[in-house]
Amino acid sequence: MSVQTSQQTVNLQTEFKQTQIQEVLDDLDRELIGLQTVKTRIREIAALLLVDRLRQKLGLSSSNPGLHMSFTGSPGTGKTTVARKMADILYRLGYIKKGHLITVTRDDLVGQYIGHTAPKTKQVLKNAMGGVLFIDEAYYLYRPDNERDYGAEAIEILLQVMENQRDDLVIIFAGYKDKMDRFYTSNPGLASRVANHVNFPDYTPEELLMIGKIMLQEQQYQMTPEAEKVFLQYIQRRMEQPHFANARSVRNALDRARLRQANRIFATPGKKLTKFDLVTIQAEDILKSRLFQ
Ligand SMILES: Nc1ncnc2c1ncn2[C@@H]1O[C@H](COP(=O)(O)OP(=O)(O)OP(=O)(O)O)[C@@H](O)[C@H]1O
Repeated sequence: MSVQTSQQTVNLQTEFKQTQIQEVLDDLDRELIGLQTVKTRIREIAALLLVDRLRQKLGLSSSNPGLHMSFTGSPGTGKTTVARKMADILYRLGYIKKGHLITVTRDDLVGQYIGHTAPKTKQVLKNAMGGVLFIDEAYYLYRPDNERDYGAEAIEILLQVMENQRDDLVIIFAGYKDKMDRFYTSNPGLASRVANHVNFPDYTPEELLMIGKIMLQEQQYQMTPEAEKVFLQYIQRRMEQPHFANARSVRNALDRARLRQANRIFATPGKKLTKFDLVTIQAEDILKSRLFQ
């Protein structure tokens, strides 16, 4: 069938609506602060996959777009959250049958003794079938300093599954950008099967404050304007500390602030409490953090 002579048409808009991809993309836009470049990349990947589906419907050759992906960025930059949305998109487009996400690290795939790795990796792959397997800090699978490392065995098995287009499984490799780049350089076979690269930038302190405010809103809490100012300072100080994990550190800090708020309320038993008292985080709840001592 030649494209020019074909009378058959597909309506892109109708098809797009039917897959309800827009819903997922809108959720992504609404729920996640910042991440403009990530959102654009996800939209582009979704468009490519949709067009491929339409080509197949019209009997055109499918370019068999590679589905496996790489999500790079620091901890807590939203990689897992976006991966979950990606799983949903792949499911709605019919690339995977179940659409669930399984998150693993090296320890879930690699055994400590000879003969343990293959069954472990295969079990994980079995659980992930029909969905997305998210391998966090994927570079730890490869330990060039250790010749007898079983990680290589896990990589071999993953490669076999990735090569087999019929397998109903998409793998996302995730981790710090520089370490992932080195991992791909050392594993060219694997790198050539990862078609889509998405980089997650670190958040600015202002974005992290916004993320924090949304997290509190979801839990029916709020900060006073003074508390917001202090929390921004907290974020700036926390960013300089070891093990800073972007939005995850914000979530943890707010958990502790809520704890201090509860203690503060508890410490004044005689006082009549209003709704405002119960939902409000005051500056002092944040200033009690060790970062201000
Ligand atoms: N842009 C954002 N807006 C709102 N919440 C966010 C945003 N990014 C991350 N979060 C929240 O921060 C937390 C950590 O995000 P997530 O687990 O997706 O990060 P990650 O990059 O996968 O981190 P890790 O690889 O360390 O697990 C989640 O609770 C998520 O909802």
